[in-house]
Amino acid sequence: MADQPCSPDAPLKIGTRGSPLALAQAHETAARLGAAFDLPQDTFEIVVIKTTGDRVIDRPLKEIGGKGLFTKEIEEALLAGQIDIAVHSMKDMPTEQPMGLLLDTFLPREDVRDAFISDRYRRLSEMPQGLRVGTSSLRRRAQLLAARPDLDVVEFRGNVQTRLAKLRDGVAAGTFLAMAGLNRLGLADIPATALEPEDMLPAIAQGAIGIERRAEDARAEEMLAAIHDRDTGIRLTAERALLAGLDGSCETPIAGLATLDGETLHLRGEVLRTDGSKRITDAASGPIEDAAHIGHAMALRLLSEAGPGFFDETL
Ligand SMILES: NCc1[nH]cc(CCC(=O)O)c1CC(=O)O
Repeated sequence: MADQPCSPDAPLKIGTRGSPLALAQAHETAARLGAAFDLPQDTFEIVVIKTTGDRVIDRPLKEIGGKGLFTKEIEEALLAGQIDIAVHSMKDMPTEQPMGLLLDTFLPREDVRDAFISDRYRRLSEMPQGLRVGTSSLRRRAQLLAARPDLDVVEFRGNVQTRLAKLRDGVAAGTFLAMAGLNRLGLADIPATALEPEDMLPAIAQGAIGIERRAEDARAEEMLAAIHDRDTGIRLTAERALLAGLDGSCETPIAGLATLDGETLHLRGEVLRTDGSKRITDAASGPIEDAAHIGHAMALRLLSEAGPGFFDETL
């Protein structure tokens, strides 16, 4: 029998990382697919895959380096047919996928904002000089130092739970997390203050879940089409074109956010030196059909304003 979207004979295998946030995202995907096709949840099997980024936890991310640190093993399992679809945080995804894989399904986007987390201070501006703030994100480090060069930024790796534990242990007085992760984990009760994009422009694709599939898998294509969110797709097209044009990886501080107003797309972008000593921003608008062009054109403007050497290590 040919593959059919609702075929009950084989469960749809959903590949994911094993962190609580990744599992929540995989379960959300299964729930949306189940609702769209009126299928019971045992139609879906969640398969946990350990990635290099999960395995190497004792070194800063930028040292391990390379794109796809959290995705390579998952994409290999997808290509090998060990899983049927893969659920990803789009923020962690390289702009290009391996031959044979498509990443073009997006769930409705969560809160895009970053949150400042601290037991003692509600706002960054309340923090006394010299205090320690933990983050493993080069973007957040650079943005924080641009606003507060007096603060001491320390490396802070691990999943959401690990980082909250480090805060309780006094390793730092504050940290940042994505609101999307907190919301998806149901952690609304932790001491978080959401930062507006004007104050901290989020990472490209922050808050968006993407689902990857094999290009020739008709069952996956038909199932995923039913849960795709068009607006999120348009916004990510612009943001990821900006990222691709900047040749961005986890090693460069880049921020970007697209919003839609009817058929018009607004895009903001920002690049920073890693020590926060320089920040270049840009904004553009245009029809949603031009999403990719708007992002790419912004990348070229930012690059030419930055000039050679802008991203060279300054720490
Ligand atoms: N780099 C890790 C990562 N990837 C996605 C999220 C949060 C959820 C999201 O932005 O979709 C996080 C953790 C964080 O930044 O707090």
